[in-house]
Amino acid sequence: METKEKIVAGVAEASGEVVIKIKGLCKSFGDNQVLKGFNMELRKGENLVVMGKSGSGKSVMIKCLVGLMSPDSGYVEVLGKDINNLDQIALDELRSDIGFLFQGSALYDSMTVRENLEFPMRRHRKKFEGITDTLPLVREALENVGLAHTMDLMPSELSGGMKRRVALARAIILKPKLILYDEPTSGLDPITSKEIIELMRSIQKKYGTSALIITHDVDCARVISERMILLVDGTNYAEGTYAELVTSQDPNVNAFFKK
Ligand SMILES: Nc1ncnc2c1ncn2[C@@H]1O[C@H](COP(=O)(O)OP(=O)(O)OP(=O)(O)O)[C@@H](O)[C@H]1O
Repeated sequence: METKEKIVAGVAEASGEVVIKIKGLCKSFGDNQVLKGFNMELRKGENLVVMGKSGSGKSVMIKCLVGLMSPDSGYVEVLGKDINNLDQIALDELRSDIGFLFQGSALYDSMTVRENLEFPMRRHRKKFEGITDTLPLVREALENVGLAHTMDLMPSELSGGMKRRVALARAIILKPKLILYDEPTSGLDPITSKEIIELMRSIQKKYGTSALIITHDVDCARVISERMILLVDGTNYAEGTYAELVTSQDPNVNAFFKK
């Protein structure tokens, strides 16, 4: 018997342009049905947090979102484009409007901070056509995260928190319309996590970017999210604001908020 409670508790109808639309997303690996009809909508300027326990399919969902994995069925639209009907060139162009912040920062160890930031600019040359001097853009991105003085340092000379900030600067150098954050605070101490969350907020304010944030960090979700989706058993188990979900009587929802 279906016992799951769907909570779509009084979420204020977000208005404006839809930046991500996922409908009925299904993905299996052999007998392992990971996503079983997942739905999601992210609106312009919104911060949406998706929480799900380890192995629940968050990374699979992100991979389907950026065309790194094909769904078995379902519709995925990003910035108005149907992902499953794009050729490689169109997909690359779309990705130039998306910033990524991966778990663990993922900086290139053999490159300086500046070279790390220039890397996505080289990859998406078309977006930067006519720009011969990359320095002002690198400086601006680093200033946004308070690290302009680290431009010529190597990643090994940075602390974990600094690396995460540089990774954030690299995510915003493309002036993306959308940022995908995968566990942005993982492995950081509480104070550094707070700094990263504050930077995420200030970037959203400054550039009006929309953000999809995958996190286990309840404090991060509380501070950053306008809306949350709890992914359980391959589908949207619960959806609402932090305040709505944290006071839910559903034990499966409560489990997410226990520290
Ligand atoms: N390429 C693949 N081939 C086979 N199985 C896969 C593949 N990618 C993911 N899976 C399976 O899909 C399930 C969901 O994995 P996924 O990485 O999306 O979880 P997650 O929610 O991101 O977990 P975590 O929070 O630990 O990062 C897991 O059971 C995983 O083994």
